[in-house]
Amino acid sequence: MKTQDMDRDWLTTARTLQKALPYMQRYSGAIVVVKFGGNAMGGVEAMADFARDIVLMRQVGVNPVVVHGGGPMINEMLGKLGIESHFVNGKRVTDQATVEVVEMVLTGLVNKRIVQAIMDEGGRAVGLSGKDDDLMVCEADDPQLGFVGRPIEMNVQVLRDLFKAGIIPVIAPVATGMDPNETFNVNGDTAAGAIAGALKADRLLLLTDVPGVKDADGNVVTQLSPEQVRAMIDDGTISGGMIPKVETALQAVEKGVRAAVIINGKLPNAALLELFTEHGAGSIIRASEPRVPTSE
Ligand SMILES: Nc1ncnc2c1ncn2[C@@H]1O[C@H](COP(=O)(O)OP(=O)(O)O)[C@@H](O)[C@H]1O
Ligand SMILES: CC(=O)N[C@@H](CCC(=O)OP(=O)(O)O)C(=O)O
Repeated sequence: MKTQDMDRDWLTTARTLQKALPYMQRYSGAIVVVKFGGNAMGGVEAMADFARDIVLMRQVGVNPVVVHGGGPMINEMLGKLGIESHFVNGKRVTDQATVEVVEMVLTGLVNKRIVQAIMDEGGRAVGLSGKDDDLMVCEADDPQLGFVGRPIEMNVQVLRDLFKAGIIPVIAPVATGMDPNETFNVNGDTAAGAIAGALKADRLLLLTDVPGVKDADGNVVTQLSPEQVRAMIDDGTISGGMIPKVETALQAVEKGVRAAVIINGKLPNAALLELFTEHGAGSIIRASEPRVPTSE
């Protein structure tokens, strides 16, 4: 590279940092809940990239909370064990044998992989599930789904304690019930929404493997009202795993989360693009807030 080109490169970096200033100021002290879906996780490099974004958020004063999924990893383990499983409206029908595998895979393998990736990037992370400190207490969502939980009580003080210590919480969507020894499998999106709602988070970012919510022609809809979302579920434009995602986004906004955004976690730096640039990304569902902070 010529010296002149190199200078131009560094100048661009400096300019980019400067442009991010109003966004960094806006999100300083903010709580941002990031749902990291199993389909968005990809390989080692994608995981490291995600972890770097989360550490950077923390570095500039944001309080990130990671809530993860791991559906594909659960499928793989169930396959190895010869346990069949199927989904109803994006939620896994969960019997006793399945819930044990879900807990092992999510709170063990997946949770620790994310914690390790954040530590490797120089952050501090602690992994927990909905069972820890009774963070998320559930009841059965629907009898036909078995041990699938619907959060009914949230105790988020432990998360605030971790924020104070500069520690990033990484949460597996497995929860306790009202009865002793009860374990529930919670859809990752549902768990992220419940946690964001209880914390009254500034943003809920739902990272998945598509660039946003698509209309019937396959185009991403950048802004969605609750009415539009409901109509798209009713006419089948939104289906499968996208249903719990948009329902979560709606409920979170109703509970006081300022905005929920569905973005492509496979896109490098997706979360940074959404939080710290004018560009934004994906589909945003919100109460009543303009997207660009400089126009506020
Ligand atoms: N209208 C829609 N727009 C975008 N994706 C949709 C839509 N309807 C259904 N989907 C499906 O939802 C999937 C995302 O949900 P899911 O597989 O559960 O993701 P994750 O594992 O990230 O939580 C997409 O890959 C897509 O196949
Ligand atoms: C009840 C239910 O469906 N739980 C999910 C939990 C994991 C999850 O949500 O993973 P993704 O975000 O990768 O889809 C499951 O068993 O697959």
